[in-house]
Amino acid sequence: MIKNNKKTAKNIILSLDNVSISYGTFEAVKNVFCNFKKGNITSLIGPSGCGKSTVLRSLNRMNDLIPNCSLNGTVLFDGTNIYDKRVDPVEVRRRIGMVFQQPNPFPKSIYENIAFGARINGFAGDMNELVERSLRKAALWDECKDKLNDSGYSLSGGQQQRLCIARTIAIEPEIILMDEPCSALDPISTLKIEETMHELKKNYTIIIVTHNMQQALRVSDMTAFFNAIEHEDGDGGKVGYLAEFNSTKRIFSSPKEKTTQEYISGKFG
Ligand SMILES: Nc1ncnc2c1ncn2[C@@H]1O[C@H](COP(=O)(O)OP(=O)(O)OP(=O)(O)O)[C@@H](O)[C@H]1O
Repeated sequence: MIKNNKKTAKNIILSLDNVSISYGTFEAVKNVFCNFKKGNITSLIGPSGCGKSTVLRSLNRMNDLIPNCSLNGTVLFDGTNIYDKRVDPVEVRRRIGMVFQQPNPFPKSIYENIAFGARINGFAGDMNELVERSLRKAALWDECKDKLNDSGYSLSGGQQQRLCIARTIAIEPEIILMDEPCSALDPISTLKIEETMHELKKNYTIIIVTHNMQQALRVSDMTAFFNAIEHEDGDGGKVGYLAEFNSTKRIFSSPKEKTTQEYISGKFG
C-alpha cells in the first residue's frame, strides 16, 4: 500500500477524521472524528439506524460495494488515507478483515474455508500449519481437528462463526472488524466468541458493532456511543453522529452525555 505518511499518534492504528457518509443524497452519518488504538477492542454502540454498521464498513472500504454510498473526510490507516485513489481496496480489505452478523462459511470443507482465501492471497507456506494455527487462534481446533474434510456447514452456528474468524485470521490482517458477530448465536456460543476475542486481542486490533451492552462491557477497552438527530432540512430522516467516545469503564460508569446514560440504562434504542 502507498504511504503518504500523515502524522498520527504512535499507538493509533486507524482514525476517522471528519468522516461523513451518504447513500445517494441521504446523509447517514456526519462529522465523525475517532481514533482507534492498536491492540484495543473498541465497541460501537447506539440505537438502531445511527450508522454503526455504515461507519464500520467505511473502515475497510466495504461501503465501496454499495452503489451510491459516498464518503467525505479521511480514514487514516497506518499513515495512509485508505480512500486515496492510489490505494487498492482489495489490499485494504486484506489488512483489515471483517466478520459479519450471519456466519457465512464458503460451501467448502472446513480445511478449504481457510486454505482458499490464503491461497488466493498468495500464501506459499505450509498450508496444513496455517490451517491448524488459524483454527487454534479461533479456538476451534480441538472441536474440528478430526473432521477437517467435512463441510463448513456441518458445524453449529457458533462454530461456523469461529470458522469465519479463523478464515479472516488466516489472511493475517492487522485489524478485525466485527458487525454484530454474536447476534445470531446462543449465549454459550456468544461467550465462546468473546473468549476468542480476548485471545485475539494479543495480536490484533478489534472493532465491533454490538447491540448487547453487557457484551460491550465484557469485551471492550473503548466504547463509541453513536446517536442520531433529525436531518436539518426536515425530511424526516435522521443522521448519525458520534455522541461520546471514551474508555468502556467511563462510558458505563460515568458518561459525560445524558443521552449515553439514557441509552446504556435502556431508556431508548
Ligand atoms: N445500503 C443502504 N442504502 C441506503 N441507505 C442505507 C443503506 N444502509 C444503511 N442505510 C441507512 O443509513 C442509516 C444508518 O444505517 P446503519 O445500518 O449503518 O445503522 P446501524 O446503527 O448499524 O443500525 P442497526 O443497529 O439497526 O444495524 C439508516 O438510516 C439506514 O437506513
